Amino acid sequence: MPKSVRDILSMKNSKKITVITAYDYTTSQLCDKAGVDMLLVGDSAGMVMLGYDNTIPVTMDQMCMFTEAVARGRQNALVVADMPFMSYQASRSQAIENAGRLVKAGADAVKLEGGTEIRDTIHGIVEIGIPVMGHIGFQPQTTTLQEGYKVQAKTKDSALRLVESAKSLEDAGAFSIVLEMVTREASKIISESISIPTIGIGSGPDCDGQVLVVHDMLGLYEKIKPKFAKRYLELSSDIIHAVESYRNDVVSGKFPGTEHCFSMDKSELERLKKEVD
Ligand SMILES: Nc1nc(=O)c2c([nH]1)NC[C@@H]1CN(c3ccc(C(=O)N[C@@H](CCC(=O)O)C(=O)O)cc3)CN21
Ligand SMILES: CC(C)C(=O)C(=O)O
Repeated sequence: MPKSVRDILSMKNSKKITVITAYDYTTSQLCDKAGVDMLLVGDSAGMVMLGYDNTIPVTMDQMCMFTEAVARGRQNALVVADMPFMSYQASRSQAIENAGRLVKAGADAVKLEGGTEIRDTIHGIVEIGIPVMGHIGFQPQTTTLQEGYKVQAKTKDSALRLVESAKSLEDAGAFSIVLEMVTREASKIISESISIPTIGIGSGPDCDGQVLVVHDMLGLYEKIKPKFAKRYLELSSDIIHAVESYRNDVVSGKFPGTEHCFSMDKSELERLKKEVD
């Protein structure tokens, strides 16, 4: 049985929550085996899997395909799927319909970027029985357009606005909230102000859990290297070296070796040669 939303809620104040993104079956399986609590099918997939410059072009069809693959790979983790830009902003019914599509694709919950202004949308989705994760602080779907990548809640007023947003998302029925690039001091205050878990990315150690993009922590994605994304491996250089070795082996004739070949019986080969001659 996979983890439930109730399991995640009960971890607040007792155990730190580990979240990692995944977009495909194989990565989902590996991260699930490693024991993470939640797999986030983030719209960062548009950047790391599809090569967009930001998350804005990502579509519902793409998110459904990634979500299906991740759901097939998981055994224990809760699967949360991002609602992409403009899949929930137009109307409450649009939001509910698209949240439902992600659940049919295999998500246990959906994530939406936004604060107080989307509380009714969140309430609408939660009311029909789909768990919602909030996402405040740096919001890549909109902040990117306005001011670029920037740390949030550096001042008293901006921090206070985030505390208010967090409270209204909790009131609307969200089961957890991602805090992206929020100053560590503000994150601590937000986390202490609500009774649902906060999941931080670039928001310091006082969040109730942490999330990282899997391509960042494995050292696979080179285009941006956020300060907060600790690299546990440098897989991109390992991969380049491996493919170079393969190429050299093909060019020199070292690959494939006997152990990589399939053979005919000698007698069968003799009969073949006679007939060809
Ligand atoms: N691969 C990847 N990792 C992420 O963490 C991530 C995505 N993609 N896509 C969606 C958002 C966008 N995010 C980003 C993107 C860039 C920076 C960045 O350039 N940060 C700089 C400057 C921060 C500042 O203003 O001081 C840094 O040094 O961290 C941070 C977060 C986080 N998310
Ligand atoms: C950075 C995380 C929280 C996210 O929203 C994503 O992966 O899209």
